Amino acid sequence: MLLAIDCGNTNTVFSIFDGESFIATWRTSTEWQRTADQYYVWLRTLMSLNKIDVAIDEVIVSSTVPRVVFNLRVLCNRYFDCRPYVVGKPDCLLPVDVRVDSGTQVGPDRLVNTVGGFDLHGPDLIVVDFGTATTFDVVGRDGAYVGGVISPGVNLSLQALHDAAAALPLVDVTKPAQVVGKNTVDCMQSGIFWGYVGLINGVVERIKDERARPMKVIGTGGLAPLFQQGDALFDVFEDNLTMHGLVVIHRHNKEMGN
Ligand SMILES: Nc1ncnc2c1ncn2[C@@H]1O[C@H](COP(=O)(O)OP(=O)(O)O)[C@@H](O)[C@H]1O
Ligand SMILES: CC(C)(COP(=O)(O)O)[C@@H](O)C(=O)NCCC(=O)O
Ligand SMILES: [K+]
Repeated sequence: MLLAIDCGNTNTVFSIFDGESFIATWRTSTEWQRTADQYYVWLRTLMSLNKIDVAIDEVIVSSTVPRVVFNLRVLCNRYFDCRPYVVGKPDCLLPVDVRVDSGTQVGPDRLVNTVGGFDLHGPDLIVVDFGTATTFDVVGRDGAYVGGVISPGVNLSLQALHDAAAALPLVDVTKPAQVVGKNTVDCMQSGIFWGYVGLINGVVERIKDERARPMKVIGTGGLAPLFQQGDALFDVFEDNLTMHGLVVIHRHNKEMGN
């Protein structure tokens, strides 16, 4: 059975795929010091709590944090008796072209999102992912990855405001009742919420103008549904896009005999 691992700068998600659907998904914080033994104990515990008794014999990894890959490889070797496919490494094939400046290392999560998006929705897409960073990634007319946009993440912006200004508290992201706030928290929430709505609308419109063709916009990541309340920012929300992309890439490697 396949274990798909999506390691972001903040959180790492593990999902077990039975060939048709994901039968379990668990999330832990990303810490590069975590050892293979620690991952395994954590996974085994969750599997037995959820009465999931399957043998994992294949693993695919996307990691935006290069240092965690070593321990994930040890996990696969020691406990699952396999070599993982690691997206972005030369021995992991991608089903689409990547058209960027030579020497550029596109974040594997960004590539995986576009592969997942293309599989579900076809060409001409903009995928917006609300992770540690807020990323926009573009799928061209033939399904290729053709580039994107990287902006600071929502929580990162809130943290930066708090860190830099003595009188600004750390606040949660919510949709404020009004644009004009009458207290510090409301003012900050408005700035973040409507600021990001503006950012997303503005960047999406400019990408569409630049590419001069209709494009479908896909939102993904935990905060996407919240921002969808601002305006109709996305045509579709995909809860599980990175995991879906990992499954597609795994299937492609198997089909190519890799
Ligand atoms: N449903 C949610 N509600 C509020 N905050 C969220 C939610 N999902 C993720 N976040 C926050 O968004 C940020 C990015 O999360 P995540 O998508 O896990 O990032 P990454 O993939 O970069 O690790 C984190 O600060 C996380 O706490
Ligand atoms: C842009 C990112 C930081 C986003 O990471 P995330 O928010 O998923 O943790 C990551 O994809 C990354 O480190 N990219 C490398 C540079 C690039 O994509 O061009
Ligand atoms: K991510």
